[in-house]
Amino acid sequence: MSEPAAAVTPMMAQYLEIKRAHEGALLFYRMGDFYEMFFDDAVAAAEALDIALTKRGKHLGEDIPMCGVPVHAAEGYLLQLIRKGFRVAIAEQMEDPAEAKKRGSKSVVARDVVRLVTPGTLTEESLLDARRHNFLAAWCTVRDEGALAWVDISTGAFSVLACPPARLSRELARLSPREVLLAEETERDWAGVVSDSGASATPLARGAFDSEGGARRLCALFSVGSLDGFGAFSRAEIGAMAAVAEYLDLTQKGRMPLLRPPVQERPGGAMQIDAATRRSLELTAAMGGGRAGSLLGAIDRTVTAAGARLLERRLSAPSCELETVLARQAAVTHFVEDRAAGEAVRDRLRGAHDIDRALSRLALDRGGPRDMAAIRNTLAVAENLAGRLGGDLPEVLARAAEDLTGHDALHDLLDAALVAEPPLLVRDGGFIAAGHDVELDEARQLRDEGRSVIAGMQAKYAETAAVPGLKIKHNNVLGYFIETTATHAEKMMSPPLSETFIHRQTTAGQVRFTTVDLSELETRILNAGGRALELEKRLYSSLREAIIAEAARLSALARALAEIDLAAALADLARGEDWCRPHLSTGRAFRIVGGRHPVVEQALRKAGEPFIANDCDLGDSPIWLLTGPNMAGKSTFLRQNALIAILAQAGAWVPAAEAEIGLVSQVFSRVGAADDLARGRSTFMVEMVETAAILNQADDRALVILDEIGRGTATYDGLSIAWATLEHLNAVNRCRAIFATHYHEMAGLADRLDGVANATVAVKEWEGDVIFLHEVRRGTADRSYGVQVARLAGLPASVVERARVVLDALEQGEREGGGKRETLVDDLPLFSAAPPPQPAKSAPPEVEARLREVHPDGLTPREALELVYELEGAGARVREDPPRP
Ligand SMILES: Nc1ncnc2c1ncn2[C@@H]1O[C@H](COP(=O)(O)OP(=O)(O)OP(=O)(O)O)[C@@H](O)[C@H]1O
Repeated sequence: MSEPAAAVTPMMAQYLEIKRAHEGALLFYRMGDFYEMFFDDAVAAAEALDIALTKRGKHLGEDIPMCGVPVHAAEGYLLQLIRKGFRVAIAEQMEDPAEAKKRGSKSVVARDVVRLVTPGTLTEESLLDARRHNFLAAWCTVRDEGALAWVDISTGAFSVLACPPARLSRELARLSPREVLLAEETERDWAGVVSDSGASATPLARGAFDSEGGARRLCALFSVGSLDGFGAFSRAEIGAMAAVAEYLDLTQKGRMPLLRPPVQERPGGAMQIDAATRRSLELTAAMGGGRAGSLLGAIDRTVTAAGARLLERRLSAPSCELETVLARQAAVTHFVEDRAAGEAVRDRLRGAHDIDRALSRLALDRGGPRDMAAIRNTLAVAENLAGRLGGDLPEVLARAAEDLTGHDALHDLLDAALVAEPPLLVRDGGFIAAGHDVELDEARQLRDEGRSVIAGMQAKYAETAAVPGLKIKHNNVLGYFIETTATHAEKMMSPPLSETFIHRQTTAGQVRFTTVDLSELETRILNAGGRALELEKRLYSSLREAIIAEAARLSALARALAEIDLAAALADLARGEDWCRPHLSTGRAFRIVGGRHPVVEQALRKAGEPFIANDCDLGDSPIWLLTGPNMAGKSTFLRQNALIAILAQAGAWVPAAEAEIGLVSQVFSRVGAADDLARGRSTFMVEMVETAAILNQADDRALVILDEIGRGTATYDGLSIAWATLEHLNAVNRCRAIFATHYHEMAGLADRLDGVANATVAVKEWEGDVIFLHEVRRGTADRSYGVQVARLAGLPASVVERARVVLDALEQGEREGGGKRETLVDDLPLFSAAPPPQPAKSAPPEVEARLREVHPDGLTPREALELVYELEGAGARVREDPPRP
């Protein structure tokens, strides 16, 4: 018989109430050692996690779907769910089930959501990528003004930037946040931009973005009377920061992470690089996704996670401020010149931990003894490092060195308090070192000595009872007990022994007893163990407080370590890869001697092949028009010059023999495009949208690289677009640019336009084959060698042969058809040429004979039609059975 439809158990009622308050999230409902999910949550989670879906009871007459994950393995499941775009509310038991029982047998254990886990608010080591930031951002608009605030709660870094709406997508591409908060009413306007950046969009009530209430909330958060000390913020900036604070409060359920005071980024302080350019240059992620194969992957030699995150930040946002870049460069140069110092520093840094993240976990009370040990060990590393860093240091390193020292008190405290390798969790105990706390030592002694006291007691009782085989044992049901074989039962249970030994249990072959002394000792042992753990927890809390009190200085220390690591890592790279220190200026120079592409060079090295270094000088002619055969290395050359500019302004040395670069404000790269089918754009459309962005935005400090603009459409259209684009770059944008094309006809532009020079990638022809020299020279290419490349690619020999014949004919046609370069737009090779010669064909002999007999003037229309049919029939017979050549 099924339950009445209206029966809702008290537990289900509680579940449904909690669930109602957290609609958008999966609810992990704690039941003993499991987090259970019910109803639709269970169905979704079972599918996402590939775990069994079961049933538990009925609700409104229907089975309740259920699935669960064990608490001890919950982190792994959480990670999978977050990666798949879920948000998870964690409801814990807020009291001991025994407490609930006291209220009556039907009462339900109190439960509440203690945390909302979302992509942007992760802190657990296992849920985060150590070498990447995990940003939560908020986008706020007030009339036409916009602002973006972002925080990494795993490190506490908090920033804000005034950002016109048109720049939002570029900034999101730079930061690649995991989650972006949007005001509910404007969500529809921005959700597309947010999801394009790969982040998930989270709507928040408009009130969360309110600047007045927000300012108050932020003042309270940072314990200041006014935000002026952090900067002069616009309403949009305050709104964005306030939304971040509100959301943290909401998801962390009032437990605020340690946020550093907000840093206001200056618009224009960083090189602007849009999403398409980042993708095409593979700055921090390769085309296929992932770090491997990207510039970041190829140059990251940092030895700490924080150093790696700093490198990613610098590469994502190279500076446009000469002073800043030069200061960072000087730090790298210091270690290039003093190799021993660089190596010593790197050696020491290998022992440092990720104290930013440890600190943040401790602040949220999600940390453990190991996080404390990480801080202790890192303080020791810092002290040691400071000793090695002495001497005359460039400014960036000198400032960092100052932050390394002065942590003696905290270090000594942690060093004395913690064992060398503490356990992960507080509840396991055993992390406070012996000798740190007298009370704890006593409790532990009692707990541990219990065992030897028991051994003494056993000997004493064996003697008293005259039973040599008497043992004191322990199990979970009886606790400590005395055991003899059943043969001694009678003696033990009769006076005088029965006055001391109290019978507890008889089993098949044994009898078990206790004594007053044994029970007392047991209580003391148990109490001592519990007390030791209690004392450890109390000591843990006070250590945690001591650490939090030092949070600001520890954050500064973490930043200093990352800065030193990055400088030493870039120096190691510069030396190891033979890079040079670029000369930077505020001018418009761009002179690279012997430039290389770091990623391609590494790949070729693995294959045992050399990379050919190439020069580029955009000084006199800011635009280079690069022609050259397929596969010659045009794209590589284009990209390498953009990468060199980015590396230089990130403060690094660069892969070249010499480099002189006037600061670049924006880098644009359009190299190859893919369909964007999701948004209904064809390859050509994507290419044109990206080209439009460049032509509309590039200023005279921009560096633009364009590869084969216009190839996605008919030749005339493509050439015309490429032509007009180049003219626009030269006349209107007036930027520095390298423009690669297969339209050799465009080479004539260099003669007509000031500021445009021709360059080509050289090849050698040898016995009909093409040999790639990968050398960029001034001048133009005469042909594309596409057919030769096609042969190398393995096109069937017959196709290659045929293509060669067609090409010869086309080229001959072009030569005969005029060959005047000036009129090239009217005279393109593919279409002005004569059609490819067909093998001479004559009509079949029967047809010819029949035609000779015909007198056209004497035919009636009907006869003429019949003749056409007749001739057609003869032709068809011949086509079906062609004569052999
Ligand atoms: N400077 C170089 N030294 C050595 N090898 C190089 C160099 N530049 C490119 N290569 C090699 O040539 C290959 C093709 O380079 P790239 O893709 O840059 O050619 P491309 O001219 O742009 O070709 P396409 O016009 O077909 O797109 C690279 O994968 C690399 O292996």
